[in-house]
Amino acid sequence: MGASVRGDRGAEGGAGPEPVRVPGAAEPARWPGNGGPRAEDVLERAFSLRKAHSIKDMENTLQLVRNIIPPLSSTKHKGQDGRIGVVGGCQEYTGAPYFAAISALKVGADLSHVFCASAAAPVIKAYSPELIVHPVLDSPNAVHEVEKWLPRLHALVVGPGLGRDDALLRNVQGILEVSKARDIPVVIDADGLWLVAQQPALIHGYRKAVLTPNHVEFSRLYDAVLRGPMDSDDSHGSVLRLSQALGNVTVVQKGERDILSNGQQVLVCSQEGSSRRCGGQGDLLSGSLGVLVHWALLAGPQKTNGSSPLLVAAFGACSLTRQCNHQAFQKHGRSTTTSDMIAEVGAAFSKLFET
Ligand SMILES: NC(=O)C1=CN([C@@H]2O[C@H](COP(=O)(O)OP(=O)(O)OC[C@H]3O[C@@H](n4cnc5c(N)ncnc54)[C@H](O)[C@@H]3O)[C@@H](O)[C@H]2O)[C@@H](O)CC1
Ligand SMILES: Nc1ncnc2c1ncn2[C@@H]1O[C@H](COP(=O)(O)OP(=O)(O)OP(=O)(O)O)[C@@H](O)[C@H]1O
Ligand SMILES: [Mg+2]
Repeated sequence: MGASVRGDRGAEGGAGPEPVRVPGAAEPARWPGNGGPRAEDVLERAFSLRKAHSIKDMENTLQLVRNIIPPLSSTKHKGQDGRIGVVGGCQEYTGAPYFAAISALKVGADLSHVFCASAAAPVIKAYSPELIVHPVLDSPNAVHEVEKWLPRLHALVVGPGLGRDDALLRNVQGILEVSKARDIPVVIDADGLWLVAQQPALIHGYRKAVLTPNHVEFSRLYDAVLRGPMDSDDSHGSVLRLSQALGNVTVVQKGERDILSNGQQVLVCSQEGSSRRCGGQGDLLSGSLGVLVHWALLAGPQKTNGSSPLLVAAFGACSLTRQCNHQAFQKHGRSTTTSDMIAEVGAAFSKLFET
């Protein structure tokens, strides 16, 4: 396996990994003009202190993920280990919200809701009796219909299969606003990222947001927020800068290696996957992350050894998705689909986190 943390003491060890940090900063790094350290300085220090990838780095980070996983216990009631909402699903796309919502359940959430357009609801319900499906997203009362569930939800995953219909996107904008007002953690993926690229202010500075762009979504966001093309030779710097420019929201750039940053730390996940790139793998990642974000925030930074709980959660979701891909590919080769990966969630989770 090849997951790694870029850091200054990771190879020597210690209780946990040493992710890249702003020197001496208690406050998050700020972008030039805000009076904080310059991104270039953060990067320079990060790279000058960088050690070779090591198995110990990977192990240390996976251990932090293990620390946030709530124990199974006969004294708990239904709902305690996570009630997750997925906002997405329209006439064209019904698979994506299904993949995200079922992945949340398979990772260990107790209840998984989908808030989708009315045309998508019967289809998603027919895929699975385990999901609670609300056909509300194209209703004139969509924001209210979702808001009334928010007190019962621990996290939202916004965007899988949402599409780009203006009326739906306006409703999702309202849903994001009320979710922020209630301090609900949000994972934003797929067409949710399209919306954020149009209106970065929607999530700017919201510390409970995690964005999970693929290559194209990342470039679009970077262009929109930093008003210029990213430097494709400096992916670490690009992810760090985008996070900082968005007010330190956590950004996960998916790809051959996943690069994660909250504007202060940069983590790299290169857990072995496979070369099979069927659609829907990102939905598995965002749904899993919904649960892990909830667990990580509940556990708090003492369980993550001072590292950002959201970064640890994101590292967990990336590792898990890639491990599912690896295991499914071993069995199915080129015919591997995301459903085959979802069937591996339990075994992959045990292998990575319950050793
Ligand atoms: N079964 C389903 O219902 C699925 C629906 N999906 C939904 O489809 C909608 C559009 O998502 P897209 O991801 O296609 O986004 P975009 O519509 O922004 O398209 C991105 C395009 O870039 C290409 N691309 C992806 N990674 C690339 C890379 N590394 N280098 C170069 N090109 C790359 C893709 O093939 C795609 O055509 C979203 O709502 C998404 O959730 C996807 O999640 C896949 C599964
Ligand atoms: N070249 C690659 N090699 C290995 N793993 C990859 C590669 N590209 C992406 N992945 C992994 O696949 C998963 C999904 O990433 P991807 O870029 O396909 O997302 P996506 O385009 O949003 O997917 P979706 O089809 O669900 O929308 C992530 O876990 C990522 O680490
Ligand atoms: Mg996607």
